[in-house]
Amino acid sequence: MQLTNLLYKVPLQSTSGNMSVDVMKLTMDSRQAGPGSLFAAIRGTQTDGHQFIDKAVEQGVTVILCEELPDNRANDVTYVQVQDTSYALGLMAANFYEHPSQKLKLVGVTGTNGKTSTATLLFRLFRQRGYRTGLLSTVQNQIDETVIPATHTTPDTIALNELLAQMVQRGCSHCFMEVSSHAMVQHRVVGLHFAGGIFTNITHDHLDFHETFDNYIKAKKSFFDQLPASAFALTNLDDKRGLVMLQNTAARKESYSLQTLGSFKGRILSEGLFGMQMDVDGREVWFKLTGRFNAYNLLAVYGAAVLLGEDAEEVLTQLSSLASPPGRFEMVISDNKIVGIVDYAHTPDALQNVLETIAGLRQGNEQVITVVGCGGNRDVTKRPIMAEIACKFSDRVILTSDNPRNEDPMAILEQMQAGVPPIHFKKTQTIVDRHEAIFQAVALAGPHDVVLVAGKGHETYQEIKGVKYDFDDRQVLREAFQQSISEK
Ligand SMILES: CC(=O)N[C@H]1[C@@H](OP(=O)(O)OP(=O)(O)OC[C@H]2O[C@@H](n3ccc(=O)[nH]c3=O)[C@H](O)[C@@H]2O)O[C@H](CO)[C@@H](O)[C@@H]1O[C@H](C)C(=O)N[C@@H](C)C(=O)N[C@H](CCC(=O)O)C(=O)O
Repeated sequence: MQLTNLLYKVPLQSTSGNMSVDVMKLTMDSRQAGPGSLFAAIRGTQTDGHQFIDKAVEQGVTVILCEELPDNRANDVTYVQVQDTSYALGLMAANFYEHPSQKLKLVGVTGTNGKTSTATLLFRLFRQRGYRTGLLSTVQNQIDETVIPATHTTPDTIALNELLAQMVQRGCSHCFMEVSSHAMVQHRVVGLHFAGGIFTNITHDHLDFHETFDNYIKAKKSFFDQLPASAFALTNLDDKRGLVMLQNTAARKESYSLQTLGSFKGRILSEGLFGMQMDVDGREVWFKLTGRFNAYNLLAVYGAAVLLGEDAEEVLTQLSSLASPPGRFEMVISDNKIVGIVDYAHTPDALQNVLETIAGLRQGNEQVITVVGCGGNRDVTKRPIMAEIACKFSDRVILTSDNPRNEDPMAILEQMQAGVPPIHFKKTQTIVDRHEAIFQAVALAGPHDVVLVAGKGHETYQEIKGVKYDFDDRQVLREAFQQSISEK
């Protein structure tokens, strides 16, 4: 695409060189830059892309997009100076791929918890309704039946537009995507045209990146601030910040609630481990999915589908049979009725939510046995808190490894142990090896007991010192169940 076309609607500070050159590729990584490509110099969290401009020029790059012009400029390279490279790149990526987001109905889901489930359920629902559909999520990206591994919750702006363009090419009419707060700060969705936005909830998370809770809220809110008037903005009224999200949006304001009157209203009538009965806008429906958090997810999905023009009755019937997305309260049941639950809960808040959900769903005196760990090279403050929460809501707890990365796994576990109140010492064990920990949990369980394996969810690896070893909690649970049955 000719550079002048690529720069359509991009606010420029200065340019030098030939503006009619053809750009064949956009990249923000000098290592990927070469003849015909445009290298965007981005100030990152680890380093400054401006440092790699010379390297990109050496590799024959055609255009440099930057905030600060280098002192020595090559004669045969075009330089484009902008105030904010990430922002400009967002607009340019949309131009480069010819605005794929305008050619399908794109719905973004943001919030601390529930993004993956909501986006995935919408994706499954629309596929079931016969639409060719795309999904961009933490677990995986998908274009109809084709799965593309995901590296981020929200891909970078170039990858994102490329994926949307592929969806358009494959005839997709809808795409459901997660929009992370990191994506908002880094302008990954700038230039996209959304048909709708959904807010799930917000709790303290990612403060290592955003520094304050206020910044985190602002990042989420900025998604709704940029929605067009033609879009809907669907918010959870039961979250304290639900209404804040809609304050400055130009989009049509819509809401859902389990507690008060919203555009879409639900009520849980009865719930158990294997399903729940809800009243949704006056219709009684049985859902295979269960738990209060799923009631919110289902209500958001139902609301969004209706706002996209789908028939309410049909949508509820189809939602009724949908199962959990991978690693989100995913059940693995043993032949002798031990209930294994694998959940991605890896923050104190998420762990408490899932344990409270289990407490609310169990019907008798079943034990709850929790296997949990904390990741290495990540937030250390949550380690004792996670252990304390696990103890508070479980009958037995096994502390174990969860992606120790470059840290000593035992040192992480000692920090977790520091949060175990003395009264709970007896019911807590520490087993470094996660495989062994899951086997031990199953050995402690009897029929109808619940074994919660928390933290990794859909992940299929255990990351130790830069190596990702195959590890799937669901698979290990199945093996443990088999062994326990053959031994009994
Ligand atoms: C903190 C963060 O968001 N980091 C993202 C960011 O990297 P960065 O800012 O650290 O980049 P950097 O390493 O400082 O480099 C700056 C620039 O120099 C360039 N560079 C670097 C080296 C070189 O030789 N040549 C070169 O050109 C880099 O390509 C980059 O453009 O930009 C990179 C390129 O897009 C991303 O891959 C990277 O995501 C990392 C892998 C990451 O872990 N991100 C997480 C935190 C993230 O985004 N998470 C959210 C989900 C959060 C949630 O809800 O759970 C997500 O949406 O996935």
